[in-house]
Amino acid sequence: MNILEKIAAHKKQEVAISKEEVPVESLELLPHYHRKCLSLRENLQKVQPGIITEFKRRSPSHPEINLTADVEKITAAYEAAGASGISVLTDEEFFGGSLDDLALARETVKLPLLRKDFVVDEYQIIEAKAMGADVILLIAAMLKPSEIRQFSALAKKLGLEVLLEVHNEEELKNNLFDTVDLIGVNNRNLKTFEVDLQFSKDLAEKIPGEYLKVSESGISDTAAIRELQKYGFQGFLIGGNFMKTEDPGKSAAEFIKELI
Ligand SMILES: O=P(O)(O)OC[C@@H](O)[C@@H](O)c1c[nH]c2ccccc12
Repeated sequence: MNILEKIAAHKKQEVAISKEEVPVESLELLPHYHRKCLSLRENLQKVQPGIITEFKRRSPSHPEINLTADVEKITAAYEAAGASGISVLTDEEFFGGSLDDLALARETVKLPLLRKDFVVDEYQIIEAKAMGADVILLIAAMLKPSEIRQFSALAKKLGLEVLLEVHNEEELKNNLFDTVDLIGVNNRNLKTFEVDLQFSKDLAEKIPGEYLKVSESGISDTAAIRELQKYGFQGFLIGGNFMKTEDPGKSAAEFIKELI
């Protein structure tokens, strides 16, 4: 089993337990479930380049990024730094995140929030809305096109935006549904952890113009952004480069100041 298969198997077990503990009917009673979502897409179009800062404590490839990071402090600083949106890891087992982190981020900032997790079931999309997210991630490497179609349609129905994550041309071509808003090219191969910005450059011209292009992972300097902008990327998802420093908010502020 590769890491993605391991994560998917674990996620299915987790979701089965969550459904028992907090049924959909209970999620639908939570106040955020009825809130109007913010648009990450619009925010990324307003400020160029648009930076999506990520709150991430650890990952399978980097087990100790920032284990004691405080979500309120860092998301508040990300907002002040001029981020266009914030990605919050909610996977506990492999990334050390939680839904509580997402809920706390929601109480702290007014920016669009991406629930960063591994969606394998419609339940998680309803949960994302109920916990205050504005955007969900769908990872083409772990879902069938029929699932991407179904999950993205549900997200739209709930008013959420959909960021489709692809890593190669086949994943892209099979999933160009009109219920997808943003397409993210992950520069990290989630099966091997290899990172190369060339993945973004190679796929850029194959992404139809109606989708906002996001480049994800492995971005560590502003020169990379300048380069990727030439290929039409408008959004840049950056986690480790900020989170690994002592003051992620300050690092993000300096980075964004250099760009705008
Ligand atoms: O920390 P980085 O290299 O800047 O990467 C951020 C983000 O792109 C990465 O965390 C990510 C991209 N796609 C994912 C899917 C699941 C979990 C995490 C991710």
